[in-house]
Amino acid sequence: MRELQKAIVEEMGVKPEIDPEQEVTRRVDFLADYLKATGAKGLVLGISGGVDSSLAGKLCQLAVEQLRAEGLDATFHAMRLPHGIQHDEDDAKRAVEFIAPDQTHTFNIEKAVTGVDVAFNESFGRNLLDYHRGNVKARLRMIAQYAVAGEQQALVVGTDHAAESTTGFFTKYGDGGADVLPLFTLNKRQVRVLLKHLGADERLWMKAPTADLLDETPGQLDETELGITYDHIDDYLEGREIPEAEAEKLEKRYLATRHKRTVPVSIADQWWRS
Ligand SMILES: Nc1ncnc2c1ncn2[C@@H]1O[C@H](COP(=O)(O)OP(=O)(O)OC[C@H]2O[C@@H]([n+]3cccc(C(=O)O)c3)[C@H](O)[C@@H]2O)[C@@H](O)[C@H]1O
Ligand SMILES: Nc1ncnc2c1ncn2[C@@H]1O[C@H](COP(=O)(O)OP(=O)(O)OP(=O)(O)O)[C@@H](O)[C@H]1O
Ligand SMILES: [Mg+2]
Repeated sequence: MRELQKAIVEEMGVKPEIDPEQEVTRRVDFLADYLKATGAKGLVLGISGGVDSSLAGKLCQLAVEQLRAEGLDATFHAMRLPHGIQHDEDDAKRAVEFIAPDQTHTFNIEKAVTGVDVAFNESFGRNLLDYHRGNVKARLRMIAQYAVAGEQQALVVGTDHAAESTTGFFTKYGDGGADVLPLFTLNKRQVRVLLKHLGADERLWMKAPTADLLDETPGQLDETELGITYDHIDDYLEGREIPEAEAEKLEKRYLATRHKRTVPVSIADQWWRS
């Protein structure tokens, strides 16, 4: 293994082989135990119709059901957070049907995104670039989830996993802003394996990942923007050899996004100097 690869695999905690049942159990137990320890009354998560939130949502629902079976008060709040009309609306509905959450709330973030864009225009005399408006969408989804979590005394669940974390492929304080991360240590193919294991429709566990943040290119595939395939990222995280050029691209992204995987840099920190 490459020297940096060893350090990344260790930091991300990815196992080259997993037992799906065991992985589901320990993640559901983690959510349930954490809820018990904090005294929070439930979990909140945006359901997009993508692979990650379909799995995380199911784990949330199983965790609150487990707590209720013990006589505790716990509710899962699934949130549909479309920007206008979601082009893959069918998949979002399919995911909600699969998860069967206690409650589903729909918040359309379009007006809030437009509000930010209007204020930006008043200040800068032009609209936000599509790419930056995309990050505003991700951050407004975070705000919507925290608004509900505050009202319901619940915690916000994030879907960050090893493949996204390594590449920094998330919006800082957007989808990266959450209280608990039940998918951490899984790579992308392992997320799919767990989702399939839990009985999701093939359309959900096979779905091609998209951040879907751009108005100009709706449904743009993550792999198009990343310039690296998830298969290569997953192989790398399982300790396998991947083509040199791909490993270099991945490591460059890992190093450039270090600031996203930590609390804000303070005057006492030194890690950023290396
Ligand atoms: N060295 C440094 N130390 C401390 N802070 C630093 C920094 N460099 C930038 N920053 C800060 O970070 C900001 C840039 O980070 P950020 O705002 O996240 O922006 P950025 O990384 O440019 O964009 C987010 C990326 O994640 C992708 N994404 C987002 C959301 C969901 C998904 C998905 O897979 O579904 C993917 C999205 O497509 C895009 O490629 C800068 O504006 C600056 O404020
Ligand atoms: N349209 C949406 N509705 C509700 N939540 C969303 C939406 N888009 C993004 N999110 C939230 O942001 C998270 C990050 O998006 P991301 O695309 O990484 O995950 P995903 O859509 O669940 O899976 P995939 O990566 O396979 O597309 C989602 O898991 C979800 O919680
Ligand atoms: Mg997605």
